[in-house]
Amino acid sequence: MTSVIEIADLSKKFTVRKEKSLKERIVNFGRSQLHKEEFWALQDVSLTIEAGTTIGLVGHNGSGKSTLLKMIGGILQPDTGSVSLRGRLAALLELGAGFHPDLTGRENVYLNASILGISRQEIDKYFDAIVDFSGIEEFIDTQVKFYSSGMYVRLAFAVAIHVDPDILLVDEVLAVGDEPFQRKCLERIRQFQAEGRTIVLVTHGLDQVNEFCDRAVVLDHGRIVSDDEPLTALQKLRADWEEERQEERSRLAAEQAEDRPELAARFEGIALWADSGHGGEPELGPDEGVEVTMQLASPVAFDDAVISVGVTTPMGHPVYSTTTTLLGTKVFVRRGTNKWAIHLSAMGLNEGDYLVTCGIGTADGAEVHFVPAACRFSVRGDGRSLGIIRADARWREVPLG
Ligand SMILES: Nc1ncnc2c1ncn2[C@@H]1O[C@H](COP(=O)(O)OP(=O)(O)OP(=O)(O)O)[C@@H](O)[C@H]1O
Repeated sequence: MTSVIEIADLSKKFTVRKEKSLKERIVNFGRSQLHKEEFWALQDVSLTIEAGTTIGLVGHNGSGKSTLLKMIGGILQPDTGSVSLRGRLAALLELGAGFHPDLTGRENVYLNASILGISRQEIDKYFDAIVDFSGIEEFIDTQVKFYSSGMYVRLAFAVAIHVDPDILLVDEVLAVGDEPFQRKCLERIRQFQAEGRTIVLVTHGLDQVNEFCDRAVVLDHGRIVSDDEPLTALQKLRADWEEERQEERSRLAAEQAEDRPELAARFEGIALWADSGHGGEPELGPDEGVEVTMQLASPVAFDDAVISVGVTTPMGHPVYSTTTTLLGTKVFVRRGTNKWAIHLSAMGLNEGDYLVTCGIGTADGAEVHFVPAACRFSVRGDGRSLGIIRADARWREVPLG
């Protein structure tokens, strides 16, 4: 495969001005109250993107996704490293980038296209289609500074897809459009993929990445921490986020330890056994159930515990859940080690991989410990259907009359 984007050892440094501390102000008496601080928004990023692939850039707020996209788009220059591109590029970056606020929509379409190296005659040919796709004909002769953010994105997207780009860069902006427009854009992105164009997408919509991308690149503090097929990369990202959430919970529990020592209880072992007797990550037959065993260590005894058990897809979408409250069971937690088991009979799941979640909380709603991917199992299928649940489908022709 030929690569269309080659990023080598790319780094970008920003200088931010910060308020000085009181001590610094006294020492620097009379001078500015601000001091400059440099920080690296991107560090040593290397990435090769092949022609015809769709890449999702994901990660925390501030992890460097937009900075990387802007550097691919040539809007920001690197401090070290390089970006090289093959082919015509169209970019939909953050709101405000790309259009001149004092010009009308019409003037901006021509300006934008000419920046991309497209002749006036060519744009004349596409102009009606651009306006038509954007759906903002009424406002095409209004200055874009009076546009709503959705109108702005509609026009920008319409231009980007009509200039025949080989590479399309899309920042989170699509989320600003209303649902019908988002759907229209996603359809167009699908068409672009079918035509073998390359797309780099920055988004917080992890489902979108899983659905549309061939590859997901996870950034953290300006560095690539994962670059894999979407499901694997996103599972790792979710697991990292969950770990951070648990650390935060443990910190809070430690703070509240004196008043609520039960919040420090932790699951120490959760295991899954198929009815066939297989443990680990078993493959279940269509009519097979599972038993989940869980061990909990608690520093104190408490009697108002609620335990939840759920099944999710690998992307975390719930397909089943129950709690001891729903089951009409009271859970008493002993000081020290506790062990329980729950049996789930055949769940009617279709072929695929599934995760088991386990959680414990108190009756007043406080979360004690939640494990999002406590165990895994897969279900064997017969290849006769898609989706999460299984149905016994029979086809017949209905006689007329
Ligand atoms: N022009 C700039 N001057 C100073 N700092 C900047 C500038 N642009 C971005 N940054 C900083 O660089 C870091 C990375 O920003 P970036 O916008 O690339 O993150 P992001 O991953 O796209 O975040 P989000 O998900 O919130 O959009 C942030 O800490 C941000 O504050």
